[in-house]
Amino acid sequence: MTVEELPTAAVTTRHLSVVHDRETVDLPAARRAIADLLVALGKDPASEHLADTPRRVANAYAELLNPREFQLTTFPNDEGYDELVLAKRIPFSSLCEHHMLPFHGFAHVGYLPGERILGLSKLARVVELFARDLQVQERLTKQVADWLQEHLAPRGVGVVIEAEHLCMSLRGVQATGSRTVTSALHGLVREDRGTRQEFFALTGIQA
Ligand SMILES: Nc1nc2c(ncn2[C@@H]2O[C@H](COP(=O)(O)OP(=O)(O)OP(=O)(O)O)[C@@H](O)[C@H]2O)c(=O)[nH]1
Ligand SMILES: [Zn+2]
Repeated sequence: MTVEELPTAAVTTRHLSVVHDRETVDLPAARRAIADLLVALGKDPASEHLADTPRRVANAYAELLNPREFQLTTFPNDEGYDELVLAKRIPFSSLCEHHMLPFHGFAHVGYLPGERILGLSKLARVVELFARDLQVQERLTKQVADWLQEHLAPRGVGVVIEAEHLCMSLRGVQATGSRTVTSALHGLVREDRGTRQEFFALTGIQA
């Protein structure tokens, strides 16, 4: 029997294309705006050091605001695995939408499988999908949890994000070292007391 003749039931992966409809960055307009900003800040955009800065900054923002697309690869949960799966300390960085300064830290993303399990790297890719945007931490946390609930239909989802906001540490209140912790839970991770406690225990967060 050739590969082509295999019954389709033997194909155990499912690929869903994750298409992102975010608007693309207008690079020439961004370059002009950065040059104007430099002038407004009293800097000389014609100086040798700053001459190429508008291009670099525009490219940097375009990169920071454009997540990579990926395939959501899931597999059948043939063994009936029914305990939590948790990807801990996924590093991420995002831009706070109030100051356009970075906030960065770690995401802990877990789920309680239903009929399908997810390729592990996809838990980190989902974080990146929503982190590469102008964000607030609460929305980022909820978007990751909602997305997994919608696309994977697990029995539960838990997302915890711990982050340092540079707008809070470098400037303003200058609360250096402070971390903001947010969480979003669905299904049994939210409703079942034992599962919820186990999830937070696995993340290392006291709840
Ligand atoms: N809820 C939430 N607030 C955020 C986030 N990132 C930044 N902020 C806050 O957004 C708020 C904006 O408040 P404003 O008073 O308009 O800005 P500001 O004058 O620069 O405030 P200070 O930072 O207190 O100097 C600040 O309190 C920031 O700490 C986030 O992810 N979530
Ligand atoms: Zn901010």
